[in-house]
Amino acid sequence: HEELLRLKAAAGEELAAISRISELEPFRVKYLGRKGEFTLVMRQLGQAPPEDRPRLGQLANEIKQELESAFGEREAQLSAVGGGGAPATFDLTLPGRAVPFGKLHPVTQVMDTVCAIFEGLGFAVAEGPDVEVDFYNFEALNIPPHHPARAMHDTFYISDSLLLRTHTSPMQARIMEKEQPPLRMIAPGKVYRCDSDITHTPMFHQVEGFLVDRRISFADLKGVLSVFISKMFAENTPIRFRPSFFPFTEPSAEVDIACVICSGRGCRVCKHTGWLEILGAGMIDPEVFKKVGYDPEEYSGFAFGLGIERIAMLKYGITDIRLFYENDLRFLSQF
Ligand SMILES: CNC(=O)COc1cccc(Nc2cc(Cl)ccn2)c1
Repeated sequence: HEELLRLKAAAGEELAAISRISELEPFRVKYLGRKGEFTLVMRQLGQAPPEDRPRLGQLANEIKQELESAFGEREAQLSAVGGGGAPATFDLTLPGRAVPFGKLHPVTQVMDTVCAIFEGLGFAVAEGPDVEVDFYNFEALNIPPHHPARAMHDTFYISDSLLLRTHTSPMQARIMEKEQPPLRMIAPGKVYRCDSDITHTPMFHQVEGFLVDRRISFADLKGVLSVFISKMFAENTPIRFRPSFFPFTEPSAEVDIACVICSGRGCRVCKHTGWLEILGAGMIDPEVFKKVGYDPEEYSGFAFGLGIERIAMLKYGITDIRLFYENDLRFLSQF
């Protein structure tokens, strides 16, 4: 008698726990099938005392019929809601689960912003090959043959004369070779250096620009770059032009902005100088003009270059450049 009641309870519990159509059949086989639990119990009835057999047999049949009808109900319920296993009380009015939108990579967002600002100032965008010949990457930019920048510790060489470009300037030399001034161009793109640490990755992004016309002066350089900075960072961010050197510009300058974190008071990010270097620029060296066939007496111009990851790191307070390239959605989904 106890055996039958235990079987009824166990079967009842298991049936109630069934939530998918696929679980019905195994249950039926286990309890109601030819070799099921009920069949086993019915066989054992033969060992019960004869006077008990009719009562026990009747009880067993009652329980089996109850279970079969409960099983039939469950089957009807599950197939009614498409067998997806959702409970009969499935609530169709619940809102759906929003599929998150994809986002542009933070580097792409900053690159697009920088390009949009210069396009707004009349600059055209020129794209060029990542694999360059050393002439355009170095000679055309007045970088002499034994200049340290050419060394293997900085440059990825593919062959003696083929390399991965270390800046996007080659594109600008290619443009000047083909076109006549006036020119206002920016060259965005990937650049490559043999560097790898918390602030350097072997591949990173730069935007370089140049403006060539008659009677261009350092004042034009300062005017265009200060407008860029006021649009890229806060409107009235303090800016300063510091004397510097590049082989392809004379005079050269590095442009700093007051630290975006401490507004110039001095902190870890700006190494307690209060200033952050944003870009480098200068008046295009006459030697560069000569190599592209421009007359330095007739034309003058300025050029500049900036690192996209560097600007993104300053803008968003990112301390490790490698975060941009680990594809961790916990990082990328914040932009
Ligand atoms: C991340 N880049 C920096 O800090 C500095 O980049 C600079 C600075 C000054 C000029 C240029 N580009 C340039 C291009 C031509 Cl075709 C001629 C002359 N100059 C890039």
